[in-house]
Amino acid sequence: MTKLSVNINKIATLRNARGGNNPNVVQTARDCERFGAEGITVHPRPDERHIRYTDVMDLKDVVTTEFNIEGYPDERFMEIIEKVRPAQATLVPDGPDVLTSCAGWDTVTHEEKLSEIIEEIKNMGVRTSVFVDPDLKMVDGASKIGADRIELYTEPYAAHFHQDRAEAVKNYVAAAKRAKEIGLGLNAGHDLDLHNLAYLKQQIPDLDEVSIGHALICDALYYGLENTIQMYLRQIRDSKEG
Ligand SMILES: CC(=O)[C@@H](O)[C@H](O)COP(=O)(O)O
Ligand SMILES: NCC(=O)COP(=O)(O)O
Repeated sequence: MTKLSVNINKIATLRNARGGNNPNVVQTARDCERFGAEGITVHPRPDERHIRYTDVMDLKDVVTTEFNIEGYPDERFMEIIEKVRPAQATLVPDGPDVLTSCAGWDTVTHEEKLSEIIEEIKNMGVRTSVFVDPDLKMVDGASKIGADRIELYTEPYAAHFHQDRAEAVKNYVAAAKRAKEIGLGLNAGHDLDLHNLAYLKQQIPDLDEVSIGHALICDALYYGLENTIQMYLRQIRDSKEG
């Protein structure tokens, strides 16, 4: 079954705009779960422009589904993983000044560093996932460094979906097939939305998790959060070949 993990970064963006506590990030996480989310994702960034490290601590005992913490594995990230012990830590190669995640790891070049980090996180009893482009070498590299899962970086898929969806998904299907062959779990995320999600799921039925934030929170402005989460769940539950 593919789980829907709702990324609540954008709730924190809105809260931070006024400096108070509206909307309340912790309450939103609770509500997302009540509305059907099977996981909560956050991506604290060094400048804390949306999720703050204190939010991550506050969410520790609140999230009852799968808590997924994403980020670049610097000292602060490793400390928060150790304190919170989420279900999953997703390693993302973002520099501190990127607007949003824009590439997967080079798991070959960074083999040694990533192997050490992954071992450390696994010793905390936390599942590890590595954000990668749909490139067979990077998938093989993720297995070699001991990751439990990969998360396929889906921005290029989303960007090309409306031009030629079969072409846009081709490398993802190949990467997913390789991941499953070599025993890696399979996540996907970035710019997934109500247009492109069902097709991705049809082409890659073995997805373990999709994490979705930006589009889902935007859709919630129009459809409401409960209804929107149900709409996304239908995309991954009811998708048929088409
Ligand atoms: C790893 C990934 O694709 C998402 O976490 C994305 O980076 C969201 O981060 P922002 O909300 O900061 O854009
Ligand atoms: N891992 C991807 C994620 O959490 C959400 O990305 P996006 O939907 O905000 O682009």
